[in-house]
Amino acid sequence: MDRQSFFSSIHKNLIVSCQALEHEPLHSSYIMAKMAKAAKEGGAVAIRSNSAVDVAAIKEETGLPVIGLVKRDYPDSEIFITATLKEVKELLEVEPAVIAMDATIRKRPNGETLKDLVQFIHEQSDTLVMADIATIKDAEYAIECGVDMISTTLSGYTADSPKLDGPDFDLVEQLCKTSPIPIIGEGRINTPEQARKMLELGAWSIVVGSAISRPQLITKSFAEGINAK
Ligand SMILES: CC(=O)N[C@H](C=O)[C@@H](O)[C@H](O)[C@H](O)COP(=O)(O)O
Repeated sequence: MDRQSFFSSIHKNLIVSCQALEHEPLHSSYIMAKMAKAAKEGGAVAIRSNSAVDVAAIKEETGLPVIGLVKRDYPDSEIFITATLKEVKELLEVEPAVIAMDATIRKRPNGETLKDLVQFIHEQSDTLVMADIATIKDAEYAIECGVDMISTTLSGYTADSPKLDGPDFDLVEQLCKTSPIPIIGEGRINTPEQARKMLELGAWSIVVGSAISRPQLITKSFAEGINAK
């Protein structure tokens, strides 16, 4: 899928994140592919997913564009979403439409740099780069490094971003006023109303994850909700 088709297909539409890590009950490429199929039936136009095997399974099952990432911990860095060239190469093998990667200003493992990784992806493939950021400063840095779109994935998960219960609407609003590239609203979007507000603030598209694809968290919200005063 070329750049223009991808951006027009996701414009003001819903992307669903279908991820289950090893410690989660639904960890399985088969299950994530079925989850993605369900998301497609419900109206998702693209899927965000973790690991090359899940990306391949979801592409095969749904035919939708997939935003792939690899979560892996490194001892010398806080960065864990597509941190190094190793994860980039794993993903390129399965040809995702987009690779999502941590694009915060934090130090990467092995002294690698965002700019080099973005350049490698663009030189080797037609795959686009989604920059997962937490602050305006991160977004400015990511744009300098040549990324194709910005997502607010990491707001609330880094030392220098606010810890909010809900989505970071202010960050999206500010980014949309100045960014030359599309802004994707992502992180703790838990209701259709919050999703619509993101789009009204100028987000090009939105990613919803846990509220759709993590049933253990959905169940918890009900279990806790019925006992709340
Ligand atoms: C911080 C981090 O690791 N976020 C991950 C990024 O890929 C996913 O676990 C989230 O589910 C995704 O960002 C969607 O967000 P939410 O599940 O809140 O709708």
